[in-house]
Amino acid sequence: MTAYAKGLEGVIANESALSNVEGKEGRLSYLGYHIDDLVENCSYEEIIFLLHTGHLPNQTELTAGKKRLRSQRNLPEGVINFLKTAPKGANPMDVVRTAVSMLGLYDERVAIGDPDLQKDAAIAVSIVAKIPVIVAAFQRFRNGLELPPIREDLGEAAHFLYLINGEEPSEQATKILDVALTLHADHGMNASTFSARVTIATLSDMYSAVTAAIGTLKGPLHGGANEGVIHMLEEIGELDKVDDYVEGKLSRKEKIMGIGHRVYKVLDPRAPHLRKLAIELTDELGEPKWIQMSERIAEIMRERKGLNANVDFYSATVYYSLGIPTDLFTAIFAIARTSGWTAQVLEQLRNNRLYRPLTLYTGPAELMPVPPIESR
Ligand SMILES: CC(=O)SCCNC(=O)CCNC(=O)[C@H](O)C(C)(C)COP(=O)(O)OP(=O)(O)OC[C@H]1O[C@@H](n2cnc3c(N)ncnc32)[C@H](O)[C@@H]1OP(=O)(O)O
Ligand SMILES: O=C([O-])CC(=O)C(=O)O
Repeated sequence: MTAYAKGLEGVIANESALSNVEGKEGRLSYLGYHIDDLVENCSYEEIIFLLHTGHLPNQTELTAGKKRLRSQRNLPEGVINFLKTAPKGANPMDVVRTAVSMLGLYDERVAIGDPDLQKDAAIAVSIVAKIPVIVAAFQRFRNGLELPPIREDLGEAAHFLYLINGEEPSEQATKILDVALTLHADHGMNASTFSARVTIATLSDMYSAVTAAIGTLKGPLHGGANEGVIHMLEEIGELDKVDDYVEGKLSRKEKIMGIGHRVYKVLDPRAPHLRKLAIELTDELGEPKWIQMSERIAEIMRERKGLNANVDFYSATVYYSLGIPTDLFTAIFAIARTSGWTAQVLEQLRNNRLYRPLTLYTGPAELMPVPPIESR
């Protein structure tokens, strides 16, 4: 049998200058800047600018970039109506996927065919600005609440927390969410980004590409794992039950959520940032149980399988400690990754070629005559 790369493992599918995922070293950088340095010195709004334009903004550019972004937060009436009438029990990722797709219906700039990079860059900013509002609006409406008035004086993290809670967040909560958004912004040819690039490479449109990416991120082997982590911790319940739980999962060959990575063979470089925040927050809340259970799970998985925590492992406890409902975790991942998806779509359009790999055919070797229906 011809060899092939199952799951495209190790296959280089395209070129990108946006993020560098160094699996052996456990290092991640955006446009040549180490994420540790970016987390220390930049806001998420600077990261959006960096990904969309290729350089870090100076003060004038940042002011203009923020203004552009914040002026795009209002949703079309049709999308608001959808969010008000969507089933209250719907998965927020399904709601966000549908709402982003709907945004395309209300944007007259969308045209399939030759790319217009200036137009697509403007659409990219618009989707990045609107997606947090979509998530927050659904959260408010499903709880029978109004969406607070959209504001332009708050940054991305603060504005999202203000919308879901109906009051301005603390500086600490804002900073923590800002760091989380920065860490999730882009990550090489991960599955959802690949979906976005495959979609735009047919010269479809930005909304279709982001819609495809959201559907891909939703799965528990990708962004959906952050919600799976909390469900797992709740199911385990107590620190002294961790060992039996993990051993049981391993013996049944089931996956532990938030552990393992296709590219990182050492610790995911985003995990230590989120781990530190999770420790601080759970300490403050007087609920160290969550992080203690997580630490023990990570230890067992390192020892038993040589596998490490990924970005979803500790982000779950961070969001949980911020009081964010568990079923919004993956949607928050989508909010952050939209900056990366849209930047990757623009990059794909600048040097486009259709993705069209081959399949290893495993059906009948010989052609067969089609039998009449009564003898099948
Ligand atoms: C933002 C992100 O997308 S980060 C990833 C989020 N996803 C998760 O946390 C879900 C749990 N993790 C996983 O399912 C995997 O580690 C993935 C999907 C992330 C990477 O998968 P792949 O590179 O395809 O590895 P694959 O699933 O083939 O696993 C290889 C081996 O490691 C084991 N393994 C990998 N991850 C785990 C895990 N989390 N728990 C238990 N075993 C695991 C597999 O069972 C397999 O073992 P075997 O060789 O004995 O059969
Ligand atoms: O790169 C991947 O395969 C998954 C991941 O960590 C991400 O998308 O952030």
